[in-house]
Amino acid sequence: MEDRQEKISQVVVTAGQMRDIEKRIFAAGMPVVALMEKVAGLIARRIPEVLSNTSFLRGSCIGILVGPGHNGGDALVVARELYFRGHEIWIYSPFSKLKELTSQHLQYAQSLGIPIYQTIEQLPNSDLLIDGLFGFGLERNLTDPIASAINQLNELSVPIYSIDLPSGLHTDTGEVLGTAIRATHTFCLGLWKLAFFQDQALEYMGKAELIDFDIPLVDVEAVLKDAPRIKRITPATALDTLPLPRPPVTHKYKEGHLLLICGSRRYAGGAILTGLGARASGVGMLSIAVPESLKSLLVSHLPEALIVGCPETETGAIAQLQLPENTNLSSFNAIACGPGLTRDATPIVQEVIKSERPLILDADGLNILAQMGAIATLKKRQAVTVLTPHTGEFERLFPDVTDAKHDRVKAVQEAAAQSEAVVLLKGARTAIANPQGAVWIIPESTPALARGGSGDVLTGLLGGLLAQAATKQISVEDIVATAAWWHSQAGILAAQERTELGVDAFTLTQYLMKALT
Ligand SMILES: NC(=O)C1=CN([C@@H]2O[C@H](COP(=O)(O)OP(=O)(O)OC[C@H]3O[C@@H](n4cnc5c(N)ncnc54)[C@H](O)[C@@H]3O)[C@@H](O)[C@H]2O)[C@@H](O)CC1
Ligand SMILES: Nc1ncnc2c1ncn2[C@@H]1O[C@H](COP(=O)(O)OP(=O)(O)O)[C@@H](O)[C@H]1O
Ligand SMILES: [K+]
Repeated sequence: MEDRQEKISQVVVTAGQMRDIEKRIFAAGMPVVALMEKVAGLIARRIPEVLSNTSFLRGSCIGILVGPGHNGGDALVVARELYFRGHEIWIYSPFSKLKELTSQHLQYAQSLGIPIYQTIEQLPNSDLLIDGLFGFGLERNLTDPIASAINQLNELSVPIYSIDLPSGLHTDTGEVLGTAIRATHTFCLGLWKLAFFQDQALEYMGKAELIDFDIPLVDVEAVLKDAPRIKRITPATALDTLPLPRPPVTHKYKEGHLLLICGSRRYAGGAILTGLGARASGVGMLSIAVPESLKSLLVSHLPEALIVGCPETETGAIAQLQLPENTNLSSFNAIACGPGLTRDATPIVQEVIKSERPLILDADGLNILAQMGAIATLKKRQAVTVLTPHTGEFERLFPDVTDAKHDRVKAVQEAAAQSEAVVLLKGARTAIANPQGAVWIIPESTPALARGGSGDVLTGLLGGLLAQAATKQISVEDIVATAAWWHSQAGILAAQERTELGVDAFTLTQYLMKALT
């Protein structure tokens, strides 16, 4: 049973897929009315539990917002249940035409004497609103009068709990279709929908939780079988991917050798942070190529690393990679290149792109790649490339793919397909795609990470894990997703202990280990 729950919690679906899954359940004989009763029953039982964390009193007044479809039907069943538990209830039902089941539930609520209002001006005060206006059936932009009603409801300082997703959001892109409910809490029904992981939707979601209503896994599998998977990373999947436990008999080169290429006179700190991120990965051997003038600084921060001082340009960038004797780029299990390089290190980036080793490009590595023409350049690579852009870098790299502000998941899928690289698009909800269209999503993080240097830590951590994955049977995509998950978890833990203001990039490196133990 736990296995089923874990599998369900990893699934992310589009509205179309959810509809197909429901269709199979109904076709198999589950009555629609019974499913609605079950789903709404679960929500009605969950509401008091969520409320018990607040100063909500029994008998308080709850307003129910009812739309024309089955989202409205769910809300009406919730209304009925809460009414019988002694809450004062009123219903806002502004649509004249309702789906049949929804209409029947409305009729019964009316027969119980629950007041029903058609216009926003009539609504009494309430302590809580339940939003059942639209679920995944919303297909067009909202217009007046419902759009302005939603705007007015958002202005009341009353908590709003949304059923399935905040009404007005596009289920797949998370776009606001005209306007949308700003929920304090959202009960996502059955399976996680894509909108929950699109940055633009987050401020509307509030706290999100999944209401599992026992969708059979076979129906999920049947619908998703040929589609590229969108996988939500859970602690179980991430921990399972880490190179733990180590084999008792091993040596440092079997545990991965990472080459970091980073830093310049101007950006020395980035090199240190990248090195500290790599240290936390547990990588067997760490070499760091920096401009000669940074060598002693790096040695003092990372005594265990082999610091390779390189000849530098007049501006203090690496001019030439000068690896130790008997060493070349093929000596490493992975290379991570970019933080703090400046654009003056262009020849270095050109050189590492030619190597046949797994390569991570970040920061200036990405800016230089963009100048070279990302897609054409990457197509020539033999080994795997991992790109770790934030939205700005992403737009420079891939000017012709879907706008990342419109649909981050689609954008990252297109970028990976066109460049044949694994692309990690950073943000509040980091998304990773491979060239085959599969996507990995990091479901939680913290805005505490929105600080200079946190990305450098990720590059080092990811580099160290990728070098280890290369020596073991761990897939590149899984290790990239695991690195991003770990980075977010460290941020979350640090923010819990130190507030969201307390997570500078150096502190973040100190929390990486703590996040696992
Ligand atoms: N059938 C069931 O028992 C179940 C119901 N669920 C609920 O059903 C929802 C999906 O139900 P529906 O497919 O009926 O869809 P919704 O209730 O999400 O809304 C669709 C209705 O809104 C109308 N509509 C769409 N865009 C509009 C716009 N811009 N302005 C005005 N009207 C618009 C449509 O014509 C349709 O009547 C889910 O989100 C969930 O809440 C499921 O999650 C669980 C099972
Ligand atoms: N609002 C946010 N919520 C969660 N994580 C965030 C947020 N903003 C940024 N991050 C994370 O912080 C890191 C910032 O990386 P980046 O933009 O490359 O910064 P830098 O180059 O300064 O190190 C990324 O891992 C990103 O996902
Ligand atoms: K809703």
